Amino acid sequence: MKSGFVVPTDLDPIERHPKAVGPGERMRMHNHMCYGCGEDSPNGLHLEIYAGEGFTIRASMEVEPHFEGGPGVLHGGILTTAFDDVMGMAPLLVGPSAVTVHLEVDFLRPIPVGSTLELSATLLGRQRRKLYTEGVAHIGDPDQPVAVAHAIFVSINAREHFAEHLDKSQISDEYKQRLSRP
Ligand SMILES: CCCCCCCC/C=C\CCCCCCCC(=O)SCCNC(=O)CCNC(=O)[C@H](O)C(C)(C)COP(=O)(O)OP(=O)(O)OC[C@H]1O[C@@H](n2cnc3c(N)ncnc32)[C@H](O)[C@@H]1OP(=O)(O)O
Repeated sequence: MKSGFVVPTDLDPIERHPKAVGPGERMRMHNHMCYGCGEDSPNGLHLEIYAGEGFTIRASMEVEPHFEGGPGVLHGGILTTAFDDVMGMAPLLVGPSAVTVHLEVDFLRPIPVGSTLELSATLLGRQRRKLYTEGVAHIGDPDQPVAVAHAIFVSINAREHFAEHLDKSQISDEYKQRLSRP
């Protein structure tokens, strides 16, 4: 597939976390106000994201008219957002919360408004805190991808990482309550 991203050849092997969501089950929402997958995000993409076999994740997305970028086709930034969210779930299969440090997308074909976009992500391996993922999108024929993405996520301690920003969340009270629990 057309991509200049170089996946390191010396990635460490990974193991599914014993408490990871099972294949076919819906991934737990990390934040119900998330623009990508939060069910309460007022203008979000409302992606429903599922664990697949092995180290894979999948989701479908209807390409709504208001996602238009070029005439009649999906905006590239919306596709990138969807990849970020779907690929961002992959690290959870092996355990840690992780945030995006690098994301690149190869746009292979225009994606018409009205199509159903099938997104998948695979966790390829890790190198210290870095988790390497690959994403693929198609609109019917899995052998004809419309876009390919590569991303690096870095594992974090979520409590510490988000601590100073929680009061800006739309649900800051809920987070403050969660943080006050031991
Ligand atoms: C009570 C609270 C509960 C909350 C619960 C919610 C948990 C939810 C968690 C997860 C949800 C999953 C779903 C998410 C979906 C959407 C994902 C997003 O959109 S995330 C938003 C955008 N991303 C950011 O805002 C990151 C901003 N960046 C940072 O904050 C820092 O860079 C951070 C903390 C990630 C790393 O900084 P350092 O100082 O800890 O570590 P250093 O040493 O710089 O990096 C570690 C390794 O990563 C490499 N690295 C860093 N940046 C890189 C880059 N741009 N490209 C390549 N490698 C990079 C470095 O070279 C290093 O690698 P070497 O081990 O030394 O080889």
